[in-house]
Amino acid sequence: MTSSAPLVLASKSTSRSAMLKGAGVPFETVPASVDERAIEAELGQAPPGEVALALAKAKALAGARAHPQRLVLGSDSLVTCAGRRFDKPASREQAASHLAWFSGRRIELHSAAALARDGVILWSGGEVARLTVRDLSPDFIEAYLDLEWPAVSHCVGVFRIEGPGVQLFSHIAGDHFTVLGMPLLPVLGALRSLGELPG
Ligand SMILES: Nc1nc2c(ncn2[C@H]2C[C@H](O)[C@@H](COP(=O)(O)OP(=O)(O)OP(=O)(O)O)O2)c(=O)[nH]1
Repeated sequence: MTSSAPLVLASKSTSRSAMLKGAGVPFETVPASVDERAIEAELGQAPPGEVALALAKAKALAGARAHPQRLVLGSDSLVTCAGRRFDKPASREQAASHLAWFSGRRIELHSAAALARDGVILWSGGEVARLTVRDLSPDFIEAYLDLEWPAVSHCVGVFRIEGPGVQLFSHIAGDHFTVLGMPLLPVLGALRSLGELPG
């Protein structure tokens, strides 16, 4: 028995709304405002998967507070590479420095999600994808950003895998949706188990 009101997606991410739309999940988008940097600071050196999960839960709970009795989905993605953690780039220069750091290394993209209703986390989960970055010359990075800035200012990892971002990699291990920014398959499984989607 599904609830009458559709799922609330507490995210401004066009990638996440596109995933749910493509999957045929009825939802409405109401971005949640949480202080991600403050939560990250509180968590200090916690493992990256735990940080992404905590942020996803915080977004879901914030959305649930604003929408009583509604099922709310929050999600978060972050990148780690060679011991450093990366959020979305704040400038083209920062994007170039992220890419220079990623060059010739493997990045881990942690994507997490959580479902909440009336202050209770009903489900949460996360996945990691591992992407091997080619050696990127400074000229390539500038030409790539000529193409993809500012579009990739919304993307952790400074790439859209469905676009020219795929040129950055020599190998990708992990689920496509995890790379796009949300572990969609476990989210769909949770929605089914909560009776929000037909089994
Ligand atoms: N289109 C696209 N977006 C990507 C890709 N990889 C990562 N992203 C996006 C998904 C998320 O929007 C963003 C990760 O940043 P956050 O988890 O902080 O989410 P964002 O601030 O976008 O929205 P939210 O906090 O949920 O309101 O990166 C990709 O390959 N393609």
